[in-house]
Order: sequence, then C-alpha cells, then structure tokens
Amino acid sequence: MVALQIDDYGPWTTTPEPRRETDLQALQSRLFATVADFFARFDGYAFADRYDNMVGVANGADPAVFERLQTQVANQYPVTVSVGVGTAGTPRTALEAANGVLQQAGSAQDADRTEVHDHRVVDDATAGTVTIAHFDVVDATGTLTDRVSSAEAGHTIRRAVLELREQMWERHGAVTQFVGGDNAIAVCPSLTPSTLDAVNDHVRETTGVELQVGIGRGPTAHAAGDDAKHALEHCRETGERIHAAFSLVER
Ligand SMILES: Nc1nc2c(ncn2[C@@H]2O[C@H](COP(=O)(O)OP(=O)(O)OP(=O)(O)O)[C@@H](O)[C@H]2O)c(=O)[nH]1
Repeated sequence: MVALQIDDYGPWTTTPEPRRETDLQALQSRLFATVADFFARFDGYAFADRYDNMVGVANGADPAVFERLQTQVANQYPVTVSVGVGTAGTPRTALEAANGVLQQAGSAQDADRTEVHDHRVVDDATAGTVTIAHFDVVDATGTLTDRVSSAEAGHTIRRAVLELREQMWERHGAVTQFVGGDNAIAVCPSLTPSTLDAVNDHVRETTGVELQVGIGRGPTAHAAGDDAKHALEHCRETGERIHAAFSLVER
C-alpha cells in the first residue's frame, strides 16, 4: 500500500491569506488525476481519500518509482508530496506501515519535512497477489437517484460506505475507499463467502442499503479489479449478491 501526502499543505492553504476554495478544489482534483494516471502506468489503483492524503496500491511497481512522481508533482504544481510505501501481510498493516514512514519523518505541517520517500516491510512480507472487492449499491438509481433528493441519496450512500469501511478494516484488515456514484473498492486480504455475507448483512441492518460485490484476484490491482468488475456484472445479471472470479474456498 502507498500513502501519499501533500507536504505542509494546511499552512499553504492560508498563506499569505486564505486561498479561494475553488482554486484549492481544482488543485486537489488535478493533483489526484496526476496521481491516478501515474498509478495506472504500473497497473495500480489510486484513491483520492481526503485529497490532501491519498492512498494507492501498486504491487507491480518498484517502490523507487515514486521518486519520479514526486519530481513530476514538484515540477507541475505549487506543492510537493511525500510518499510512504508499506508491504505487509494485510492491506491494513501495509497502509499503517506506509503511514508510519510519513509520521515518523515529521509532522504533515512541518515546513522542513518535504518529499519524504521510503519503503517499510513488515515481517518480511512480499508484495504478492492483490484481492479486490468492488462493492455497489443494488439499484441505487431506482431507490435513491430517481426518487429522493441528491442530498438524501448522498447521505444514505456515504453512511453505507462508512459502515462498510469500518467493518472491512476492523474485522478483516481491508482498506476500503469510496470511488464515486454508489461504488466502493476494498483492497482485501484472503476472503471467504461468509466474510462478505456478514459484512453485507451488517450494512443492510444498520443503514438499510443492500450491497452487491464482485471479487477478483491477480498480480496487480488492475488485474484483480477488472476481474472484480466482471464478477459484479455477473451479480447484476443473476441477482447474486456476492460473486468471485475465482473460487472463494480455495484459500
Ligand atoms: N468509480 C466507479 N463508479 C461506477 C462504476 N460503475 C458505476 N459507477 C457509478 O455508480 C452510479 C450508479 O450506477 P449503477 O451502479 O450501474 O446503477 P444502479 O442503479 O445501482 O444499478 P445496479 O448496479 O445494476 O443495481 C453511476 O452513476 C456511476 O457514478 C465503476 O465501475 N466505478
């Protein structure tokens, strides 16, 4: 997992005086587009997360490649980024290791801490196969988008994704991110059908939202994620709520 952070961004947003909000929004969106395109070159996935802190998975890439991203950002934007890479037995532990690289180098609001770049490996783990679970709200268009206000639809979907994120993180060590519309993508450790059944049940019981999920596994996030998207299409066609592009009981 990769943790990316805009260096000393808080002070920059208010120096010499608070900057126009639309300028900040445009900067953050463009920077994320640069980051997402960079990850795509290595068949990785990038997530906007809080924009000032982004998250990625790039098992196919040598951690050293992120120095090129840092140079590109420094040349093209008025800000710089730090990059921590973590390799561990679960995505959660890997992300925590990546965050640890940045946190131990200094504060996110320290003017002297810029363009940190390091890789931390936990328990001699290697960057092996990626498992991606692509979650989607069943008939979000019919139940929410075409029926209720966009605010209510947004609250309902965000609440469901929050429950999903917490369950996947706390119970399963997975890193789950909202990716727009009614979709969320989880970078997962090993999975069993009952794992995801229980998670979907919890989300339904706490928020009333019914999820379907496609799961894929592969050497990179894109390989796994494309299989997950096809598995999700299978759910849409058949009404199954969980479908894997591989045997869920094989591991
Ligand atoms: N990021 C991302 N967003 C998607 C993807 N597929 C759909 N969306 C978003 O999800 C919204 C809803 O689309 P669907 O999920 O197809 O609609 P639905 O009404 O829930 O229909 P079913 O999924 O068939 O139950 C779209 O407007 C997109 O914003 C995807 O693969 N990735």
